[in-house]
Amino acid sequence: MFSRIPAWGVEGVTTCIFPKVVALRWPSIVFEPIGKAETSCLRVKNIRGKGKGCVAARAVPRGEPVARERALLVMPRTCLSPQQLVGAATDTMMPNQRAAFFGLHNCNSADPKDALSIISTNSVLIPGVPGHNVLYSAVFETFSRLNHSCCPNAMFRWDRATFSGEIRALRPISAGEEVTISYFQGILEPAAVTHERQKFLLECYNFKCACPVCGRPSEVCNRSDEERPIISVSITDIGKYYREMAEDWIIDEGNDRARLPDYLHAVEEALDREMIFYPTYWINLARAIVTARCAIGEVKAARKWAARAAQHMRAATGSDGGWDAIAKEPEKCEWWRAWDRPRVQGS
Ligand SMILES: C[S@@+](CC[C@H](N)C(=O)[O-])C[C@H]1O[C@@H](n2cnc3c(N)ncnc32)[C@H](O)[C@@H]1O
Repeated sequence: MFSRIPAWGVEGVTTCIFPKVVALRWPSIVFEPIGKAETSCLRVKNIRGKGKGCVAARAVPRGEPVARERALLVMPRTCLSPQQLVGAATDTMMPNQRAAFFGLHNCNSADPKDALSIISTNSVLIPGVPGHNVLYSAVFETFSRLNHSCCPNAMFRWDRATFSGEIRALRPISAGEEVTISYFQGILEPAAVTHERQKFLLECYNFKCACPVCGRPSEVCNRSDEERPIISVSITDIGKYYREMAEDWIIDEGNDRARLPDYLHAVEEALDREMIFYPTYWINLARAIVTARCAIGEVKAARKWAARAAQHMRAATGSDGGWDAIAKEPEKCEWWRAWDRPRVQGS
């Protein structure tokens, strides 16, 4: 049931709990090195009102890695007899890793040896391991010191190729700035309203959030709570129906050129106002803006937004998703000058 994999030596090892059938396959799996020294710029320090936290040692542009790290422990999110399994797994850890694990914050229990409670306070979700596609939890020495914000400047992603975690910037981060992530990870949506966010954080992490979104005056929070559900629906629709939106806008003679770009700009302002940096939302928006700007032949704006889409894509997935090529030559996009086409054909 336990494996310490692989023997990375200087890069650290991860104690894993997974079924025997998975463990047997693992010696044949090769993981890439993580190059930790190159990229890690997180420094753990005390943060007022939050216990420990992490700050960036240097500036990091949007989409770029802030740090990579091997987990101390990786285990299925649900399993039978977790207490025994975790107890035995922590016994097999190397002494420095065991000390790091038991030194982590515990928001649910006063017992410093309560490993399950340490895991529930400090784990992030990862999407399974090779050969076992169920949700797993991972606990880290440094990443588990990252505090929450409802408008986080960074995001956790699991990198299957290196079997390690990665933190990427969701917006430009300055040197010395606290690096924050969202604890909602698939449980609450990024545009969740104030009472939902606060209830979750209090129940699961035992703190009252005072981040820049939650800490606004109550009348601003009330307005925000009315706006957030609308933003959520708009941005999901834009992601799903941007083609239909663009086609209707082009075909309908009653529309003017600015109609779709203006609507998308209003959604952009709403996301900025609400400080929602969630990359999927921005990828949806950027894709629609590139489509609209290409349709009216605005090369500069199309380039800018394709480059922006590439940054958000990198934050979410680690690669540009083909957006860098579009940023270079938006004229090759299928929508290029589509606005003029029906009129030329019809004349
Ligand atoms: C995963 S740990 C983060 C690191 C922790 N601050 C430490 O000292 O190790 C989660 C705990 O950090 C604290 N925390 C996280 N985000 C916070 C925030 N925005 N404000 C206050 N406390 C926060 C809460 O006590 C929470 O239970």
